[in-house]
Amino acid sequence: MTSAAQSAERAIDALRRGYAVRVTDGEAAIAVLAIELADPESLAAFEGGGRANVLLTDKRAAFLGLGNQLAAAGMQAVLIERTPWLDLDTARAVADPVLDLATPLKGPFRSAPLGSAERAARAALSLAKHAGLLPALFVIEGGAADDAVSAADIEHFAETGALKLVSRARLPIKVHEKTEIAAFRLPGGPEHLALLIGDPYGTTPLVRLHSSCLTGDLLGSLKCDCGDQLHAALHAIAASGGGILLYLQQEGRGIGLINKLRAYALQDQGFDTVDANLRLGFEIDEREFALAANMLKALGFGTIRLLTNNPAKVAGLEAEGIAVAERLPLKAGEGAHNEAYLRTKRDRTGHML
Ligand SMILES: Nc1nc2c(ncn2[C@@H]2O[C@H](COP(=O)(O)OP(=O)(O)OP(=O)(O)O)[C@@H](O)[C@H]2O)c(=O)[nH]1
Ligand SMILES: [Zn+2]
Repeated sequence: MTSAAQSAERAIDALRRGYAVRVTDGEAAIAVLAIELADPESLAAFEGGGRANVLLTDKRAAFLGLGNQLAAAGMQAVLIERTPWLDLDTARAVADPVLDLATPLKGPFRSAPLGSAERAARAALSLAKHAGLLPALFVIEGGAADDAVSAADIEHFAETGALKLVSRARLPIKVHEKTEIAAFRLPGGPEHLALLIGDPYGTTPLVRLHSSCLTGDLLGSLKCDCGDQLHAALHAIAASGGGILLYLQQEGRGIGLINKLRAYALQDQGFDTVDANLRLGFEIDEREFALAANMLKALGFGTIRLLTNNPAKVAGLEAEGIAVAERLPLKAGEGAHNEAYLRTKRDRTGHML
């Protein structure tokens, strides 16, 4: 593991434990503390008698009435000036939209320029996302913390070039006894898997990129189509003679399990899957398909046939040098509970359903 990956990993771990982290970019530096984990003691220690501001993504800030200011500046990281009424409870409500109905947000909120700390701020928000936390931080410009990491190390952490195939073994499965499983590791990241079913090297292989969905894959959730798509894909690949299923640890379109469950709580309040992600401060889809492309290349595949309804997967693979000779639709598991979810995919994220 490189030292860059190590320092990013330590910073992710510190943030997830509720400790402050210093993010540097040349001369610029900020100290940050995850709002959702802060308590009165840790915030007081962090502030040291001063007053920390609040750092949010542009997506979350747009819900605080800062849309116009943001659009003008084209910023991805937004600094909100703390005023005396913006106490810890209010900051938590600013961070967590699930509390929006219980704690109607006051305002007006005022954003302040980040200046030379803009890149460090963007990197800090990405650190929170890697930690599976809400991208909402207390921030002190120029502040100190025990753990420090550079913005560049955080940016490199997300790159998938360092992907390594670490293990490959026979794994007979129900749809095809001749199946192999391969495991990949990224420094500090989760393990990603590939199932090589039948004879994938014989023809242009049929491929499925499956993003993990604990609720759908394992628990039989009816809110989405993931579990049924997973099994339909395995059957289709086996029936085709040979192909690959990539099982990508990208829970919740890359926002992580807890944040996906927060998105579900927002969906219970009436927001659709797209608005729920945005209200939480995330992009509509946080996944990185370069990861899948690198896994396919490591296994020796350059041209594939892809099972998907999602044009972004085709574009994402092709941008990384994998030729998609054919796209085949994958419909499975439509029902009363996921009707609105599938309609949203068709109407708002361009799915060909
Ligand atoms: N954030 C969020 N993630 C969800 C929701 N429902 C399902 N997911 C996640 O969405 C991902 C499912 O993605 P895929 O099966 O690859 O589906 P897709 O991108 O729509 O594309 P195709 O199925 O290939 O057409 C999994 O990571 C699920 O955990 C939701 O409401 N919110
Ligand atoms: Zn699902």
